[in-house]
Amino acid sequence: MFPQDIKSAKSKLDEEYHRTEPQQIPHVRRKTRMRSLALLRAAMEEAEAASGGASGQHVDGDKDQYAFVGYKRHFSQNKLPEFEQIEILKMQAYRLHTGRCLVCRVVSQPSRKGDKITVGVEDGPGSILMINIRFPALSEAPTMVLDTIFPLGTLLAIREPIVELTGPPSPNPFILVNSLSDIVFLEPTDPVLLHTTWEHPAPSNPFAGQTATDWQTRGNGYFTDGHIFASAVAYSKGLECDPAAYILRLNRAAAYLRLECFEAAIADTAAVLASAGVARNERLKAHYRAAQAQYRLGRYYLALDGFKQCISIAPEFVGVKGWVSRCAERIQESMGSYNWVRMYKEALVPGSGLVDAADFVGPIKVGKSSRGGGRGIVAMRNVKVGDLLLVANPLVSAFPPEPTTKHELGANFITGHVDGWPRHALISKLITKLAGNPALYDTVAALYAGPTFPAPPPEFPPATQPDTPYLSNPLHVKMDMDVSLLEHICTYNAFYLKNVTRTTSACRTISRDFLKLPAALYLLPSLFNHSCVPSATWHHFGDVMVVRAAKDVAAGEELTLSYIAGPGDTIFSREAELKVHMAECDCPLCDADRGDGRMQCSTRAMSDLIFRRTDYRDCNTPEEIRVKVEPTYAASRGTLRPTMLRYHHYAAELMMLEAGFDPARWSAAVVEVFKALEAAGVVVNDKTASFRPSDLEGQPRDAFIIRTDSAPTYATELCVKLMLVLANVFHCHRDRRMAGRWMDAAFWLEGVHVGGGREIFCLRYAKALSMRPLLAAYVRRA
Ligand SMILES: C[S@@+](CC[C@H](N)C(=O)[O-])C[C@H]1O[C@@H](n2cnc3c(N)ncnc32)[C@H](O)[C@@H]1O
Repeated sequence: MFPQDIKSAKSKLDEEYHRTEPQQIPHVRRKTRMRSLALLRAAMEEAEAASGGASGQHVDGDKDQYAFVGYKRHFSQNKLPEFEQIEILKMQAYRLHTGRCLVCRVVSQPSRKGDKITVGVEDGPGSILMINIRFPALSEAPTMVLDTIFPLGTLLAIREPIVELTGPPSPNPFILVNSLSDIVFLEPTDPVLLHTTWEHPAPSNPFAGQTATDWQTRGNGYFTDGHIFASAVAYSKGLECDPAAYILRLNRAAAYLRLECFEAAIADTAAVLASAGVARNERLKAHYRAAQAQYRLGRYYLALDGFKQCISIAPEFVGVKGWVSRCAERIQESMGSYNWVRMYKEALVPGSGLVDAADFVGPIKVGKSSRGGGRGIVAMRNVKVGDLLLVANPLVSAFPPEPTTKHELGANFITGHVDGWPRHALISKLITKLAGNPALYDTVAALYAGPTFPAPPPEFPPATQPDTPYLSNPLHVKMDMDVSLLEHICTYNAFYLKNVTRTTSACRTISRDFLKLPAALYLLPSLFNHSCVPSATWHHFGDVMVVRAAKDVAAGEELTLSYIAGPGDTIFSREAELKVHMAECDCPLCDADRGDGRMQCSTRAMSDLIFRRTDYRDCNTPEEIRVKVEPTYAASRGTLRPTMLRYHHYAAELMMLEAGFDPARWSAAVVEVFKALEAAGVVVNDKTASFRPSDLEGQPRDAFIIRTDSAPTYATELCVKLMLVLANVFHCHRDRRMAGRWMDAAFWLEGVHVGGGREIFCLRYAKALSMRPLLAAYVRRA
């Protein structure tokens, strides 16, 4: 899908929603509607059978599937008893039925396409309509699960519905329920139903007459098969039959733990512990589940108490000991002391991406800013370059799926671009997370959502309500959920993940495949404003984000991060990525580029493109590139000249290839590397390029060879590797003093960005260091 396709899809939607004349919904016979609903169901059953399992995907041909992101849709904020009921035939297409609700019941077996569940419903007079419900928690649910959640006869109320029409030739009406809070699952005794009379007899509900024990068995089956949401629904239905059945509550706590509804899990375990006659084993399980939930909420002292309680009940329970030491580690971490090597190794586990680490907030706080949203992050005290500022677990994260699996992409109306699967998946994950953790909603809703939403409150996080709700039944969403707001929040705040276990260094290919980059949404990190030459820098261990200062910052000064995920060599590439955030970036780098002029920048961008697209040996000579690119930078601007970094790096590589045993040619190559480093923003204090055999042992430590009150933030991994190259070249010329100094510089720069000391350095640059085993000696010294 191209940007122009996204634009035209948006204008089509605008046209439909904003047409002024009322549009009658076409009348279709009950039988015909039932037939088309049955066909949808049959298609899903067929796909399920073809995939050989209960969890078969409902695949629609080979085309990529797109969902529209960022179209402002209504969500209801009024209370159900205040609504007037409306019948299907009295509704009009593309009209918001304010203050009305459709009371209906399910008359067809549900089907699913991605996360959209389709059910047929009838109203009192017997008219039938299709309802499409966006239900991310069921995005992989098989028919069996859908039948449990939407059995025939399920009573529903749709708050303030809008009827849409499918495309020609035969436009069929349907209601799209975008926000889960717009659909209310009704009990037969609900007062809303008092005035509803049904023209047709109720379809027979396959679960009528089920007991709490039946639901427990069903729930356990779903749990074992990995249908955790359905198991929580089954346990809840069992509890409706017998509210005193505490085993159901205990099992539901296990399901809530897996669904990451931690407050709900704690509430269920508390209710179990308050019940009479709970056996020892069940009490143990309740404490264990509650402690795990507290742990996942980052309340490590409470978790520790809970695990100790487990030990006092059952000293023989060995599994719990590991949790006690994990709590102790997390408590240590929440004071800023981390075992980075452990985290690095956990991040290496293929496919998991999960790293266990506590959150840590260093010397930073939310302050006022003139940027969009009005807030930013400021230093609370003087901060030194490399200081640890923040470690944050995500609210939600998404890693690229297996290449063979097909997934929905997002046609994003806000950016005008396609969101890759991980970025798009964040929205669904966020909806599910908030439905399960209603107390989080107001905090997330206080993130910046772009200029079309009201400005967020100045304080973050906002003060919590004294009676913050928690989930009791997974089908009863506790707050009015503005899905459009959440889509905007994800678009404006999600980060691409910078995986610490990978380094990017080739000067010709510092680029990334945006569609496949993993993504995550965080709370406090979302408050950082952008600069292309930021004062803070970040990395990810799995999805745990670690932010460090990239320069010395005075108390009260704003700290910024760079939002750029790509190389961002010229104002053009940066503008393309930043367009959604700001009309014009006012950082010194963009100012300098603007000062040079658009023509000069486009010459740079073109040379860069040709350089990166051409095969190494056929490439223009370094001299040709230099002649074109160098004059595009005004002599008066600073040394940071990203495109020149590529040129000097390329030139240095060629010179080294041809240097042979000639020290003069090696010296010339070293000068070229210095220039590359300077072009990346490194200030080199000592540009000695000649070689003097020297020893490291017994030498006093030299002054730092680069400036260390501020670290470059452009192509830093390449800079570290260039410093390693210098160390290697000096080492090979037996100038161990200079080799050691460049090794120190590489180690310092890496420490500023990633931290973690010598071990992480050796792990990240293992390949570069293994080719130069002697250099390991310098690392040890550092
Ligand atoms: C992730 S939010 C940053 C926090 C935000 N200022 C707040 O109050 O929540 C990103 C938004 O901040 C604003 N912003 C960040 N950096 C900016 C900059 N350098 N120039 C202009 N606006 C900026 C833009 O509106 C952007 O979409």
